[in-house]
Amino acid sequence: MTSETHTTLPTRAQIQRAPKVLLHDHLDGGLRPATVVDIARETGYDDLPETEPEALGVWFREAADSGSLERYLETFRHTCAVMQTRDALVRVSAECAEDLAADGVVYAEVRYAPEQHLEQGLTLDEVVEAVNEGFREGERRAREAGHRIRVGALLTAMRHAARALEIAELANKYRDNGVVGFDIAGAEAGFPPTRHLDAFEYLKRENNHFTIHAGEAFGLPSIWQALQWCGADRLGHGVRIIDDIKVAEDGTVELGRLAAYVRDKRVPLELCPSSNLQTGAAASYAEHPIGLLRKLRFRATVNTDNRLMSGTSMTDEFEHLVRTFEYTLDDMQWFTVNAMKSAFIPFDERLSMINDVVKPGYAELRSQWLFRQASADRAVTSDSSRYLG
Ligand SMILES: O=c1[nH]cnc2c1ncn2[C@@H]1O[C@H](CO)[C@@H](O)[C@H]1O
Ligand SMILES: [Zn+2]
Repeated sequence: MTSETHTTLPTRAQIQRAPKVLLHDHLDGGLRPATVVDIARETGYDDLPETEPEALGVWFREAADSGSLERYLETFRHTCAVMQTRDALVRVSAECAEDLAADGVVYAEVRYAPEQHLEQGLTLDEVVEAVNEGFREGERRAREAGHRIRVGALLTAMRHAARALEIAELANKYRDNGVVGFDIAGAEAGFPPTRHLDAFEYLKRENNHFTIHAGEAFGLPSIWQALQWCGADRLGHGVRIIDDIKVAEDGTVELGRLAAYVRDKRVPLELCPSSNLQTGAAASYAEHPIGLLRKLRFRATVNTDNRLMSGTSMTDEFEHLVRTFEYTLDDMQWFTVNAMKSAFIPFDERLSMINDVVKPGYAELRSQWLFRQASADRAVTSDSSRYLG
């Protein structure tokens, strides 16, 4: 019975209740469709492709499902358009924290590019302060609803633009006030991370943290630059590290120098399975490199990237992985501890999240599960399904 218990796959309800940690989620990629519609109406933005929330949600998913990162990114025009006022930014950020908390996320680092929210006169500082205010409000509302979440912001600079140093300075200015690190995002091909070396060197001199979108639409050279030229603490996606791993017919695995470095140095990979399927970085969940990377014990983490464009949540991402790779609660805990270890908040705070929140949460789920298993055994069920309802 014991081995059966340990191999039984978690149900959706368990996945949802399990404490989850999210390191890679875009604020402008996670709006509620109804909020996009509301703010567009309030602010007079009349360029939305659909004005009914459900249809708009479908539109985002389909438009983002293009197989190309560049076309995927075009959909952000509409979300950024409704995130240009203080009130809109506060609202979107508060709802983001609320939605993540309701999904069982206990710690999140949510990123956005301040430079994309200046069209109606806000300053960079005003943007950061509005988002911070929204996150605090969302944390408060989540607490009232019985959920516990902590949200930190990552400030993103757009890689095709030339404001990275300025945004890095902004991240440093707010490092003790809601902002936990820096990132660069946007189209990868043609915009190598070394274009923004000044920003990364500045942050390193300030002992600050940053992640870099690399190894998503473009392969190993981008990962190599992000790590060895720019000094990234984590890789946004990094999924193409798979190109440096050879699996022979007999199952023997050989890591190239870069893949070995990434694994040896425990470089966190912010993997985003559903997003990769949409941009063409992976063909199916079954073929997604996360399966092999987990087996090889890379520092892999599970993330949503853009909940609106992918119609996803942390629960959805884990559910896909559970069904595809037969991951158990132990696997989920492994990914979650990996993520918490890789967060940009101080070490003692990460440790206390792991010991006081993550591990007890999984222990509680396991004990409830054992209890249910024992009751089910007594009732002599004929249900052979491994997905216990
Ligand atoms: O997966 C991705 N790869 C690269 N850039 C992205 C991805 N998702 C979103 N953004 C870009 O990041 C900006 C700030 O949040 C978004 O506006 C979008 O252009
Ligand atoms: Zn991303």
